[in-house]
Amino acid sequence: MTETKSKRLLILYATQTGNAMDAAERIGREAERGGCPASLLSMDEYDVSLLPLEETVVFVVSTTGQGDTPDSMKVCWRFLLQRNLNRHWLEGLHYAVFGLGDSGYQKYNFVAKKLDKRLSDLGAQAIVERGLGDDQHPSGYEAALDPWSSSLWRMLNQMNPKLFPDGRDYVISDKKFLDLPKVQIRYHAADEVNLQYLVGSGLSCTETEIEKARSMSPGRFSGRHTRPDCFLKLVKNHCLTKAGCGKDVRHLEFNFESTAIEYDVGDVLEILPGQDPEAVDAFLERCHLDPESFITIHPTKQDNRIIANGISASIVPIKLRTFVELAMDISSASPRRYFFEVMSYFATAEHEKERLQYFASAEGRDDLYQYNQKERRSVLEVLQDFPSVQLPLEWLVQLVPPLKTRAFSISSSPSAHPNQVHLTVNVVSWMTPFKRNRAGLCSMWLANLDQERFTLSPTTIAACHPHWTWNWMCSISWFCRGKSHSKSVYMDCSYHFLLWLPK
Ligand SMILES: Cc1cc2nc3c(=O)[nH]c(=O)nc-3n(C[C@H](O)[C@H](O)[C@H](O)COP(=O)(O)O)c2cc1C
Repeated sequence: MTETKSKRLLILYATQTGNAMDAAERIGREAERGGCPASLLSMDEYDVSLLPLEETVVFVVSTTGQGDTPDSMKVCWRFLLQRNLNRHWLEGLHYAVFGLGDSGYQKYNFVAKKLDKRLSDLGAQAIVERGLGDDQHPSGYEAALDPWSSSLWRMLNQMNPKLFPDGRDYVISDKKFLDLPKVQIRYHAADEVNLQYLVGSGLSCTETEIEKARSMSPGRFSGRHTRPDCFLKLVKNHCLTKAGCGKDVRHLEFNFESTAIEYDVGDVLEILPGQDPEAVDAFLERCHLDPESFITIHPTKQDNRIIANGISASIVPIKLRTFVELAMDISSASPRRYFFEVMSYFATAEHEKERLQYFASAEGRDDLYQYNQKERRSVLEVLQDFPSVQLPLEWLVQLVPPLKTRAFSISSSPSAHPNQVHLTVNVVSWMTPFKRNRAGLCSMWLANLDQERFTLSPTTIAACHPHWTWNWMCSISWFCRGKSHSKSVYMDCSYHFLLWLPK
């Protein structure tokens, strides 16, 4: 078996909200910068029965629920737990595990711990002691990732100096080189774009736009289901709390706008929030992007060692503004550390470059965490703080966090309210350490929806089609058939999308 082993570094990650993917990508970049052949895959993209053929595997896994594996790890984990795998099955495999968790939870980093143990029980040999990232640390999981990744590279280099780079810190700012972006953008002339697309209307067109934007995005979307199945319209938005009580809880009722879907008690509704059109305009202006241009997004062919995750081969152009609205979270999520690293390369003002390089360095990590994550600074705010930086669209598409859906428990019964679904939503708002008011993107957006304006019948919607644009706020959502397995909710693939049309 040894002679057929793969001479590469395989990096497998399992994430629920994106952190583990970010950490895994960092290890992938470090490999790439050091000239080490590496493959980066989500666990559900890898056939785990092939593990004995690998020589070196790094696992980056988070813990979710109450000590549960992320959805993308479930199949792989079930396989690894099989009784017929004996303690020699992974002999010859070198592995390392980095876990992401939160020590505020009882089952702290449970998944990384049990994976580490199981791999060792199956005969694999640990390269370094497992690393455990903790959300409770003042600078988040990166505090543990920095030293862990240095010792990983040191040990790998000792094992095989020809294959693995040494433990140097491969940061762009030190190296004066920039990685190649994982995606390339093609611009399309309006007359090249299908006429049907330009005059398309109604829900099916909306559906197509959502699917296009979300399948073209390099960011991972939950379950990788991108096409909505069903649409809904808000009919009631009622505040359940007294003014001035310090809480804002809403009762929201939606009608099914297209095919009604079935749901059960325990199901959740996932909603894709609309973004503030003014923020979208500000972002497009700040980045000097033409909102009316048509684009397609493609993986770069530079190198297939590090795979551009999740990008579909879609070749149907999409309006740039639509893509930003539906796939790029510019106004709520904080950018990752790598965003600052890449920005430092493009900064033309010396003081901005210095500050960005500091943020991207190991010494600046804690300050970056305070400035960025703790303050929940959005991409737009960060870009506004560094006006000399002009990031090319390729980098923006790759680095701006994807616009994610938010899950809400359904508070209605389908037998009492056929054709409807209700939510009870706590509107999230808080003050940052620097006394900036922040609000949850989706709950605030839902709270601000006004049912008085939503009286369109489907025919009026159809009649609107020449003016159909993403000025209509929209939400896509789907139900995950929630099956209670002990304390966790297992989500299977029966998704139903819904759209709300405000005017
Ligand atoms: C709903 C939820 C449940 C979580 N449960 C646990 C847990 O049981 N144990 C733990 O150590 N961390 C837990 N965490 C913390 C996450 O593991 C941590 O935020 C991690 O960085 C997420 O990584 P990911 O984005 O790759 O999923 C939980 C986080 C959330 C949002």
